Amino acid sequence: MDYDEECSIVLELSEKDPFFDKKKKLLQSKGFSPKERIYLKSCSKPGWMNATVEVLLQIARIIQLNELELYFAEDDVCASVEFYSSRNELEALNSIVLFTDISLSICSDLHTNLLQRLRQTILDLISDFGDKNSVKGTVEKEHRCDQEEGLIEWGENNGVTTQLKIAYIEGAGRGAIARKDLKVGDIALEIPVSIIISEELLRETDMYGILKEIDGISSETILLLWSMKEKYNCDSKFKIYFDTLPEKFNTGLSFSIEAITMLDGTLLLEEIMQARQHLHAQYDELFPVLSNNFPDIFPPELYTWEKFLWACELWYTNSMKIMYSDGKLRTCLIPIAGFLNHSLCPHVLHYGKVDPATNSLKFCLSRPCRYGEECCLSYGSFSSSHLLTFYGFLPQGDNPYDVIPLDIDDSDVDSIEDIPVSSWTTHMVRGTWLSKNHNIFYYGLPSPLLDNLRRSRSPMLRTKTFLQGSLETELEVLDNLKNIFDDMMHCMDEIDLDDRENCSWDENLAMDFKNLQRRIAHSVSTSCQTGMEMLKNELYKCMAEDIQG
Ligand SMILES: C[S@@+](CC[C@H](N)C(=O)[O-])C[C@H]1O[C@@H](n2cnc3c(N)ncnc32)[C@H](O)[C@@H]1O
Repeated sequence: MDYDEECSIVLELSEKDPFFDKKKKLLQSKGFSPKERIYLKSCSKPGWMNATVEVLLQIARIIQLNELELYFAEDDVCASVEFYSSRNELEALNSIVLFTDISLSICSDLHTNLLQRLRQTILDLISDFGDKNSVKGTVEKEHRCDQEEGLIEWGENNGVTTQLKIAYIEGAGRGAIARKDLKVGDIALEIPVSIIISEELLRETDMYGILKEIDGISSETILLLWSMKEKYNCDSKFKIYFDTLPEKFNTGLSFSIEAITMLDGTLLLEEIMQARQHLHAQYDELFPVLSNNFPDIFPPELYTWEKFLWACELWYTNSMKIMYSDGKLRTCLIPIAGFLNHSLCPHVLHYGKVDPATNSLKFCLSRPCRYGEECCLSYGSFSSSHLLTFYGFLPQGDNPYDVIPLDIDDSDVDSIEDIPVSSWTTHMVRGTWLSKNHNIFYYGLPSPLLDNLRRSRSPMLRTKTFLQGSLETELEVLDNLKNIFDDMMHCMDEIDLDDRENCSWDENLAMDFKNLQRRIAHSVSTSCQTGMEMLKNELYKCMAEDIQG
């Protein structure tokens, strides 16, 4: 963003952006260039501020898209995007706040008022967006959190500052709630590096000396093996932290055979089986050899498969990747921050970088969190299958990252001169209810997928036209897609919801996941069906015109 005498803001898509070409194309399809100057001239017309903000936001949204959001971003000029994802919307709005802050720090007094009004408008939008799009956790007041409060007290004695307290949240275990009203930019939690558990901490231990000699062993595995023993160390500096950890994690990795079987017909079944096999193979490589060779350092009773799986789940559910001041990315356990739950509309977007000035990790708010409200992070742009396998929950609300991948052979898509083949190499669908554009040629489905399927049938096809040949190709494409998703639904038999009370935690999760997958497949099939009906109508019109002509 630039700021000049006339009070304009320049939003520029960085050429270093890994998706520069695709984003540039999308910007151009909406009538913007990769470098756009927006004048903030106050004018007499009512609503000029809203109009200016809308333009800023449209550009900022595209700049902030991640790869998956970009795949689904609609390239139709006529389709008005409400927002791409909560993550994207909050990133876009916060990027504008950041730039107005920078502008305010350098601008002349003449423009201060204008910039402050712009800033306040964006802050109001952030607040409204959070209110409309977040699913608020319900605090279970009957649970006490004495042990957790003990950990916070320990933290505060060791330099932690926090505006959060711990409470039980319905359906999510413990979570962190605001002790007072917090606004954008406030630091909800600050953790000094000295209480973060990372590889650095165990360099001096005997265990580290032995493990680092093992060929190809990762820092994560070393930390995992250390935590298996440290959990039982009464003299551990982190005893109070280990004491607050759950005895059982309930992730997809500890699904029973019955629950795994219920996933039949979904890709998750294979994913969970593979992840478990991978962990088992890793365990078998290390044990019982290490316990036999170094029984004092790896006591066999502490290094069982069950305890290994517990530690894997601890690290999958609770670790964070943190960039230290030396530029190294380390996988860490962070006492207290580990109470923060995940949300699709998080309060804290960025927390992964140590502030070198304070040598601490700061959890700053990207949207307000009111007194008593649960304060959430984003663990990442994860699909529900990933969250279920590695974290053991399905997020509430529409997860824009829930996709069904499609195995499409690109080899028969010819590259014709001056018609570049789409640069997307993998294809997918998601619930078509997430799309705003269900018009002919779009059908709520992703354009890169449709383009690929069109090209494989009709390589010369250049535009979406109402010519008979083009419409026939469209019909074939939709018919083919519909068959794929009808077959998929057929393989995922419907689950009877009547007996849920008697189901175990993992069977319930498996059922929820399968129903979600069915819902996505059903929405694609229905959108294809609706699209085919639109196309048939157009084809009849074409034929009628031909006959008349
Ligand atoms: C980093 S811990 C967060 C604290 C955790 N709730 C506890 O009681 O220890 C991550 C775990 O919290 C739970 N969790 C996080 N976000 C959730 C959500 N949105 N819904 C349900 N459970 C969630 C899952 O069990 C996940 O593995």
